Amino acid sequence: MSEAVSTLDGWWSLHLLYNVDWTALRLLDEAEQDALISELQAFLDKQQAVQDEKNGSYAFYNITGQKADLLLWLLRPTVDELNALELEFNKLQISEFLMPSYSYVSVVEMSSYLAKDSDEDPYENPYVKSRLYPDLPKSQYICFYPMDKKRDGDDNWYMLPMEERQKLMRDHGMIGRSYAGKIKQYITGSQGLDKYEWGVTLLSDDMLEFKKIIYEMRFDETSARYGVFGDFYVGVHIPNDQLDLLFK
Ligand code: VOV
Repeated sequence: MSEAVSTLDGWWSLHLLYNVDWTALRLLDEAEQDALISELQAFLDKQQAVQDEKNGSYAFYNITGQKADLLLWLLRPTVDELNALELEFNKLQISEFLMPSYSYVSVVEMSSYLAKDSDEDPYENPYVKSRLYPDLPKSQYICFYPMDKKRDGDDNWYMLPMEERQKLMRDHGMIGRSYAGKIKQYITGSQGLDKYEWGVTLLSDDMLEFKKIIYEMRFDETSARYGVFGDFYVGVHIPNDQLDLLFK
């Protein structure tokens, strides 16, 4: 049996994607629309306050294309908190006008493929902490997609010896590092939690960088041979105080 890599696990993660029922929303009068938008803004402002206190993080994006209109990404220390937060969102007035299009449950994850031997508790390391409990920036663009590592005949990631996977992850990391300063990547693990094995969420101020990195990685063995991908969702940031522009 190949050896499983150990992981460091951080905040729980929930990606919620919705389509908006624009026709029904338009039938509300101005005051009703304002009330609904104010309530949503208060909810998002509360998420910002939690993020400022470093007890979680969030992101809110307008998805481009018809697969969804909104992506709300929530991070919390426990799955119970995340679950309660989803219920709270479902009880907002805006939810009456939202049709779920996709959701993804996972945990922020760092694998130990490239970890150096050390006696230090990794959970106390400032760099590791910043990765596991991220303070999500308000980047202009998001790219989110779920993925698997292939288990198909000879192309079976899970049957590769540890040393081989380490080498492949090192090559993967080298490509990733060449996008430092352009893209922030967040890997969330979802084995046993959702259909795919990982969620990949990328943030950038240049949407084209998503295409560049994903294309470049396609030629790297980790993705070329072993990557299996779900749908890609890309979108534009919505500041909390600009919800009017979106909904009215
Ligand atoms: C800025 C881009 C960037 C950078 C720097 C980066 C680096 C790294 C490192 C160093 C490591 C290993 C240690 C860890 O932290 O886990 C990883 C891990 C991982 N990655 Fe990555 N990745 C990036 C970007 C990046 C992208 C664009 C993708 C999607 C692949 C593609 O073809 O679309 C991806 C996938 C993953 C996955 C699924 C894992 C977990 C695999 C596992 O088997 O455990 N990743 N990644």
